[in-house]
Amino acid sequence: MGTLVRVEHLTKRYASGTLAVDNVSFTIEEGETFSLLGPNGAGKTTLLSMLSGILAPTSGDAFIGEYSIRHAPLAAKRLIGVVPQEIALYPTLTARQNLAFWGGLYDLQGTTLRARIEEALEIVGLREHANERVETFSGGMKRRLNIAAGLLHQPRLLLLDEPTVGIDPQSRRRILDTVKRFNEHGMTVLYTTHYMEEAEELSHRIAIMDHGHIIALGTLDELRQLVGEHESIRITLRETADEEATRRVLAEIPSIENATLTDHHITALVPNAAAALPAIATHLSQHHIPISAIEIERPDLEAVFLHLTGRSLRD
Ligand SMILES: Nc1ncnc2c1ncn2[C@@H]1O[C@H](COP(=O)(O)OP(=O)(O)OP(=O)(O)O)[C@@H](O)[C@H]1O
Repeated sequence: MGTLVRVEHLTKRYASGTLAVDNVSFTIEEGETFSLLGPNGAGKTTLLSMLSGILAPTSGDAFIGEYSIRHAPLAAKRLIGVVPQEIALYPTLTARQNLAFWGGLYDLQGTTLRARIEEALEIVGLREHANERVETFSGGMKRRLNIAAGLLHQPRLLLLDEPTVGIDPQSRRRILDTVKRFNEHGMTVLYTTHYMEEAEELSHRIAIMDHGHIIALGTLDELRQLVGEHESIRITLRETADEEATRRVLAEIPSIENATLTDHHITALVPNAAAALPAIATHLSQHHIPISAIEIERPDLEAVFLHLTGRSLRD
């Protein structure tokens, strides 16, 4: 065991002038599942694209094993499997034929290729659909096949870019379980997501990204500690609640230091939840804002992001 990925001052400025990744440094240990968590536009895809050799960095460097992505890009790439956001499959070919095509690109042939295809299909749970054409697959099945393609050459590092966006809950569950199992096979995973629940469930460590920067990095417990002595109150509003009016009312409640409202859920950070709760409930009810549930929670990553930025991950 040792360090597999070293990212050093990696920076990308697009020709448009956008500084998408700004002087980012971190390491990933062999066998670790490391998540990059951040809202849309934080720079996650840009960072992954540099690591996988699709985009050239503006400055800085990264090392996969001993290989620099700038100076030994081919050697670095051989250690990486990439599962991009965009599905890259031939719809008229079967699952097995698609994998044979991808395996060919990695110079796999014959019995080795056949064995790797079966193994990859097994890992993502698609063996019984191996001979079906991809055009008949659901979005989730296509995504799983894409993951299988990234596994064929047995990479040491798997890069997964928001692999559960826009797919059904069953496939999502399956993908999360698959990623968890990768560790048992000694695979190192870099996983990007804007879903805090996924980062919490999968990761050994999490880097929170915002506006091209890593604003916090650590285990879930270490990140929770950043919220300090604050407690997190989660209030679920009824569907009929007016969100604009709720925002105005929240801003008037003195005990709330920070609050976000998304999809009828309020997350509020307060110094003492038990003391603050009655006043918050009274205030909302006086302004006719209907509540369906209130819970006091341990700070989650949403609360950490709120504490650090004053915004919601999903804003
Ligand atoms: N090809 C490009 N040219 C110019 N700007 C770009 C390009 N690709 C991305 N950007 C900008 O760079 C920033 C980071 O985008 P990026 O896609 O890396 O973020 P992200 O965290 O992956 O978000 P998403 O979840 O939406 O993919 C955004 O401001 C985006 O608009």
